Amino acid sequence: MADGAGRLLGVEDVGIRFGGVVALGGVSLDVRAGEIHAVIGPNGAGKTTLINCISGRYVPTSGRITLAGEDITRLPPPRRAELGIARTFQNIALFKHMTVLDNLMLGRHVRMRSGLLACGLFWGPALREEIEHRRAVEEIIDFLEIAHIRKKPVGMLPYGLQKRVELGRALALEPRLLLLDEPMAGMNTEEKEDMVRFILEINQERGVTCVLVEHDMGVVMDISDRVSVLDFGRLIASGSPEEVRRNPDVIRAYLGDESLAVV
Ligand SMILES: Nc1ncnc2c1ncn2[C@@H]1O[C@H](COP(=O)(O)OP(=O)(O)OP(=O)(O)O)[C@@H](O)[C@H]1O
Repeated sequence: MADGAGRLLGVEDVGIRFGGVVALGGVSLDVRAGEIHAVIGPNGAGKTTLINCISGRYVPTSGRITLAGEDITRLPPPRRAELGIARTFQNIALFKHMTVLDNLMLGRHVRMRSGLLACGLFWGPALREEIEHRRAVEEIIDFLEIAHIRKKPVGMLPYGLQKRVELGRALALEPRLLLLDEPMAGMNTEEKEDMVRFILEINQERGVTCVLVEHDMGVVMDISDRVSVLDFGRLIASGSPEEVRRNPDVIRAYLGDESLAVV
């Protein structure tokens, strides 16, 4: 669902500072329902801070954030998760000693009526609910092609697979808005190709709107519907990948940065 203008997420003049550092200085952008919207920019531009403001980890000092027209600026992260906002982290955030399956079940807790404890104890209606949630999680495991590692502790898995499990944990929430913070970071070419395929399927077949923060410009230009560019906490460009690639301000911001040269 979106607001009247087809907008799922609205970021309106959002600002946040840390001491003397202006991490975001009045950023506005729209994410339309159904799109993959990339947020790019040089290191320290404010991309992760923006994701943190959308997910509720940070509350901006000024401005407003809306989801399908509803003001969520001051809602705590669990409430935003209930509304369908899920995220992955730049540095993987999973319970490393727990299995893949259990991490995904935890990712589902906001969808559980009986609560994790009751589900685990198999009490009456909670049993039915437990079965339903397990089925949903198993479907995600199959989709992400991680059935062979479902009983493995996450900490034992190679980095690329841990990133995939983290994506699974976010999917378990059944999001309508998925915030992906550098999902390709540290991956080899084959792992990146898999991740791209999964993101495209999540977007196109599951209808999940995605905000993608990513340094791999080849991937960004290939899969994004629209791109917003941050530099020193300010939005300097927004448009189709082609428009952004040719924008003089973007070229200037990336001057000397190899990442845009590959595009
Ligand atoms: N919790 C915090 N405390 C203090 N400063 C912070 C905090 N979070 C972010 N910053 C600062 O805000 C600015 C933007 O950081 P942010 O991590 O959002 O950039 P980024 O675009 O995601 O960078 P990168 O591409 O390197 O991950 C930086 O100067 C950073 O040091």
